[in-house]
Amino acid sequence: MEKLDQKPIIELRSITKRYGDKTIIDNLNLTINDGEFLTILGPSGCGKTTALRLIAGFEELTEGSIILDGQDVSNIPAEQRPVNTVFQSYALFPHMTIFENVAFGLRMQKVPESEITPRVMDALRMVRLEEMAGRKPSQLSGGQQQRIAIARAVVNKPKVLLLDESLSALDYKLRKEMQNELKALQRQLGITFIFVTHDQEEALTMSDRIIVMNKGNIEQDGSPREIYEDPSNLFVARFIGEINVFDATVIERVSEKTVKANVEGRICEIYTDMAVHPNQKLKVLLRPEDIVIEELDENESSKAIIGHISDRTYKGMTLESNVILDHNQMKVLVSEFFNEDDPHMDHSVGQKVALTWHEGWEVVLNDEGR
Ligand SMILES: Nc1ncnc2c1ncn2[C@@H]1O[C@H](COP(=O)(O)OP(=O)(O)OP(=O)(O)O)[C@@H](O)[C@H]1O
Repeated sequence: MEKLDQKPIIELRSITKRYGDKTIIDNLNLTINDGEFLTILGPSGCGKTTALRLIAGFEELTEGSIILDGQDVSNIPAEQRPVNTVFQSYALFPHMTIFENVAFGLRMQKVPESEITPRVMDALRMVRLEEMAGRKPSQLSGGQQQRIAIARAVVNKPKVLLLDESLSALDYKLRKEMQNELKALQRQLGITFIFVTHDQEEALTMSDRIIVMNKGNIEQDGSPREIYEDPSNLFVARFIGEINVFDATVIERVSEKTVKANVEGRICEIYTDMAVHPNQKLKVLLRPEDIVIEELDENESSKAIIGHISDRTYKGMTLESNVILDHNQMKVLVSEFFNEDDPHMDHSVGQKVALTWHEGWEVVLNDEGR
């Protein structure tokens, strides 16, 4: 949903970071709005952490500038920037109580003693751990320690909170819980959160907006839904969840929005406004859950894409089937909501099937995957 007030809090203006002759971030431009939960998502080594460290001021820019709340902070040291970072390792001081850990930053800033207690207790209340104030970090669980690290980072009211793989050390269940808590906390505080992760599911769950990075460049900038349903290229499509990539050949344009094409042997209309010409090669992308599967008798013919089930997996809510296409042995993944009442759902291995999809649910890219 578009927010009414879109005030930029951070502007990365043509930033470049090089180590020696190795370019890590390449002329990157990005505006982050006040109050946004923005996730930088990308594979290991793509430059996410470097981007975050540049914003925090732990690394120096090679070129470009960083504007924070209207001020050029490119040459301002980390401790003077109105941002805080929560790392994957919580780095709490083991010998100090939880209260003292959270109070530490305020004491360093010489905040008057009378203000410290209410502010620390407020921050602890926010992460629902006020009753733990007197304990030492070792007496807390991993998830509780991570919440303390967050309380410590928000206690001095930064304009921006940077979170670097902050949930990666937690086990699956706790991680899920913390994802919800973190998002709720961000709403409550109204602070801009910039979250770095390589976990696409985490990014989709938590963010208002996702930046997908690859090799120091932005591949796509959009809402979780746009990134998932309308990936702008093959890299993003493959990085975010499972997707089937079908080869297609243009027959002719039918209307402004539709093109008649041969998709893996199926003559059908696909939705694209791309400029195309007959015989042009395209790629048609479909998520496993967007494919419709229908069982056929072995001697039955069909205008759909034809294949045979090679295996299937029961996933609780869904049934996942692999289909090997008859004409080129390509493996296609199909996911259906499980329906106990449908005798034709639990496809047996070797079953002949026809594959189609809901009109318009496909993503069409050119032959280069763009
Ligand atoms: N101080 C440094 N000197 C030289 N190269 C570096 C330095 N810091 C990072 N790099 C390189 O920069 C690239 C990007 O690193 P970065 O940590 O930003 O990636 P990332 O996307 O956060 O990956 P990960 O998820 O694995 O942390 C990597 O190839 C890394 O080796």
